[in-house]
Amino acid sequence: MEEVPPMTQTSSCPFAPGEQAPNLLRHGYLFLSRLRRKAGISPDANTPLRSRMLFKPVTIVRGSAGVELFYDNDRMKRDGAMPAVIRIPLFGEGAVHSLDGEEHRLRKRQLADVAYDDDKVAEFDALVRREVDRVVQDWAREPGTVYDGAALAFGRAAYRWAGIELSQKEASRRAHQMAELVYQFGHPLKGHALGWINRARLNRWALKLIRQARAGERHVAPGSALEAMSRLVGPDGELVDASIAGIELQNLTRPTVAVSLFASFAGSALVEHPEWVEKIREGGQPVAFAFAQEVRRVYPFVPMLPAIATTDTEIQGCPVHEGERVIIDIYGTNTDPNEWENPSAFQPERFLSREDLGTQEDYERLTSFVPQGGAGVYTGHRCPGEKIAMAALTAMVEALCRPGVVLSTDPADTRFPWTQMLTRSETGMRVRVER
Ligand code: HEM
Repeated sequence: MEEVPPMTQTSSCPFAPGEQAPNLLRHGYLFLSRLRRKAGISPDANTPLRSRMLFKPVTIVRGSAGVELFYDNDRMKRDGAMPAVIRIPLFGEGAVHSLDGEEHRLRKRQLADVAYDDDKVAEFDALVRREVDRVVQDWAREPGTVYDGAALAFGRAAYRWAGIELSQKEASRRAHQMAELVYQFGHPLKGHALGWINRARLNRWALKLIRQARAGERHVAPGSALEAMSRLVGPDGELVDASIAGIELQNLTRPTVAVSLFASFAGSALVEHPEWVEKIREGGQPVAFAFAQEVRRVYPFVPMLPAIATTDTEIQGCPVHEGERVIIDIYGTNTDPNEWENPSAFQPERFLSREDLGTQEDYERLTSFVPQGGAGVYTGHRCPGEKIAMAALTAMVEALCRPGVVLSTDPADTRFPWTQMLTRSETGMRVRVER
């Protein structure tokens, strides 16, 4: 039996007793702030917190110092950190998310060379804008929801961008499956069952695409994600197993569909801060871009991420023992009162007034802005899809501000449960277009 270091309160480190997994399920996005309060930590302090999760000691960190520890490859690893019941349906078995060391660096470079490349992102931008236009035309014929429309538009653009040629009907079906996999996943039982079913279906589909690409039985656009993933190699220089290549192909497309959750939040933000509609019409893309960044900062999506300590270490006087989990509080870092003025207020102007912020890469240098992870894309686990996510979200924000687009102001469209992970409004934000 594994030896577990004693978990008692030390003078330097607040401690919350008891197994916390049930509380996480019960309180969702409110879990970490409640736990901190219970342990007597002031809301303004970034003090780390020790507790127990999944029957093991855990240290919960946040803020710049927390990000620094969490992304230190010499002290943290990912293998074994994320429970399999979440990891496998969400990312796929053998995915880049749980690799470490050289194997991770090599895999990540091959993924980021496609997703993080500015020319490739510009291609995606053109495709997603066309698909968003189509969805707006659909809403003129029949009212819909921002969530569903965005999932379709982003999914269709993602497949075309990745070099996966599909009929409109098939692209819509796959986008729906991917959206369901991500959103339903946080809903215990039914959502999880659906997640596993969709995961199995999508794995079979992606495996077939990779096999066809490798066998030359399918047209594969040069430079596309499909081409890059069909040629994905491991540390031995050999092609990786086709099923792993298929999983990574999904990891370059599925999360784009997930941006639809942020899109529905953007709809809520426009209803609650209607003065931004005019500002975005006047200022265009740069203003919509800042607005979209603020959506990523204050609306809840990824709540936290886990790693495992590979050595005994400490953070701000809190001991962290080798083999223990460390959790970075993503939402708490994005709204850290030490780094953000009026941290919970939705104020896109906070970004517009800064001269050091223009491109997505500028934003990725902000150590307390980690909606898609922190540190470096090539050196660590930071999401390589922020440029793509921002292209999709910005295009949708601009579209929602067009004359004639009417967002519902009903509370069922703007409110969402903070105790549910992942969350969005019950309706997904209803929208219609008046000509
Ligand atoms: C709503 C939009 C998105 C959110 C909230 C999101 C969030 C995240 C987060 C939190 C991580 C983990 C970071 C870490 O472990 O430190 C991650 C990793 C990843 N994301 Fe995203 N992401 C989004 C969109 C995208 C897009 C559009 C792509 C691809 C085009 C993408 C591809 C990936 C990949 C491949 C990884 C694994 C990176 C690694 O482990 O090295 N994501 N994402």
